[in-house]
Amino acid sequence: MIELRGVYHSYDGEEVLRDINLTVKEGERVVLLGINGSGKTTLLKILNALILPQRGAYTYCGVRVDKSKLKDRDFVRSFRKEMVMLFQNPDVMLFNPTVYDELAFSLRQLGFEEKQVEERVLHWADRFDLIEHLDKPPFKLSGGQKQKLCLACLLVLEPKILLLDEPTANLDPRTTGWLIDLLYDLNITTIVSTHNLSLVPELGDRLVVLGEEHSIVYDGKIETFLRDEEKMLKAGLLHKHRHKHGDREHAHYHFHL
Ligand SMILES: Nc1ncnc2c1ncn2[C@@H]1O[C@H](COP(=O)(O)OP(=O)(O)OP(=O)(O)O)[C@@H](O)[C@H]1O
Repeated sequence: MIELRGVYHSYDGEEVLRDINLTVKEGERVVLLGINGSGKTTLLKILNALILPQRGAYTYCGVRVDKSKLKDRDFVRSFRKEMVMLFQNPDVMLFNPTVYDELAFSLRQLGFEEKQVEERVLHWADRFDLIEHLDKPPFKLSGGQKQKLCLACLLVLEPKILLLDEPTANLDPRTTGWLIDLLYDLNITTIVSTHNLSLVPELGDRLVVLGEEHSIVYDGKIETFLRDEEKMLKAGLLHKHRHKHGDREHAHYHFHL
């Protein structure tokens, strides 16, 4: 479904992705883990064709995604419907006068009939506890409600692939639990980025780790990685700290949330 081969990307001459090789099959639930600045968002943006890799190839369902393909209106239309991305900051995604219009926006853009728009909007608003907020302007929602609204705006399209960039960053523990359950119940391919090690086992089945050198340092089973201190250290996800217990000092590894 998704294939990256030898992908590199840099900003202002500074490499943020190096030799990325990644294949994702339909139905997989991938967690993308890496410390701040390791390149997770950039990788998701490449997958969502918001930026093109400077070197290497991106293939989606057998089609090479490049500059000329992104000028093909039919391809772009179906690609944007099939693959959607939830950004880290919900405010960049919300611009309509009401929550209802926000949910309806992309369906209207894609030419759905108003009756079908209403059906889908009400279905997802109900599933996301947004019914009572439908007439409000989105900026009046709380951070967590905005995040829910952004996600609902994507799911109204009934996409095949959902990319989520640090989706739990603004959520309290209860809403985080709600999101984990939702992702589990959704029967679609998901790629979720996080730097939160403790949430990794909840967010997917396969782990891809971007290391400090901006390349993939691990791709495989989640439990195997979480038992491998050396690999976690190499990815910058573990730190050694000294502690005092009375007069005695000792050191052990920690990970940070
Ligand atoms: N538009 C941009 N212009 C210049 N530099 C950028 C741009 N976007 C990201 N960067 C830089 O690229 C590097 C990787 O950023 P990216 O956002 O992909 O990492 P990340 O792993 O998602 O980080 P975080 O966990 O902090 O969100 C960082 O050093 C960042 O400052």
